[in-house]
Amino acid sequence: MSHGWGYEPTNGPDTWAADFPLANGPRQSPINIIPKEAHYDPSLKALKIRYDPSNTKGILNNGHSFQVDFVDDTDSSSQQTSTVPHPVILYYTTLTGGPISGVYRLKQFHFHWGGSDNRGSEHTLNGIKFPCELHLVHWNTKYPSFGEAAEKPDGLAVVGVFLKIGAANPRLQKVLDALDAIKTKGKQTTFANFDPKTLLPGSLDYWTYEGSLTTPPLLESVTWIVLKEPISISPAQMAKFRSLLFTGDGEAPCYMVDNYRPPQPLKGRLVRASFK
Ligand SMILES: CCCCCOc1ccc(S(N)(=O)=O)cc1
Ligand SMILES: [Zn+2]
Repeated sequence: MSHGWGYEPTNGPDTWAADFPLANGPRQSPINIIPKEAHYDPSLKALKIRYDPSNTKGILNNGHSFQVDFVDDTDSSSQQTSTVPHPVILYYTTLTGGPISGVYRLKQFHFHWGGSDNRGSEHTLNGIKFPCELHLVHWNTKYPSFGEAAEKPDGLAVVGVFLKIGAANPRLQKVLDALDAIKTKGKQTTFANFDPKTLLPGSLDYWTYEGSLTTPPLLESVTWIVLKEPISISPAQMAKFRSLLFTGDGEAPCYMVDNYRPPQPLKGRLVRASFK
């Protein structure tokens, strides 16, 4: 049985360099963000996030996290279910402004979380871990696809949002209600008309730096945009995330928890702030 990468002692972040040498590269993610050492950059633009909920495709347990996928391709096969041509989607869910130039298209969002409330986020703030972190993954439409963009230094932009324990977050409810249907690795179900913009905090102030995917293949193609303001999640809602399984049907069950990579060396990189 393949011993692929994961988050257990035998296949976790400290073992990834063996199969993915980029793990020790010059621009790895996540990092510890020290606000006092970030440089305010007045030239940074406001983030413009425009989601068209009709693009939501489905929700999947990929064995490492769960992700909500969005339609991000225009090839006819994805829109024509029969000989009758479907209208090509007129617009996508896009990210513009901020530290990026051009138009980046949303592909999926997913989360990372801990086995208890004192850990779970990938980025940390002054060494503090949050219980959970949301990632909205976008790719630069100057490239033909996500896969191509993922190989380019300016190919991807991921918006990171911290989640902190507090009142139940009604905006997470639709996602949480779908988790029963994707308990085990490989399960997916339909998920429609979800506007991930509703998951964002009131302020879009952010820190930004050049980094990488935080899971194999750890490609160094991500412009990270980490929002300063967290959103809330309740202990009961966190427990729902922790009821998912890393393992597939018929395998000895292993709860999906602690699916986060710890902070990596900054190696001289600059972290810029969009706010004073
Ligand atoms: C070329 C195939 C890549 C498949 C994996 O895609 C990823 C992996 C990690 C992230 S994350 N945690 O850094 O947001 C986003 C997307
Ligand atoms: Zn992630």
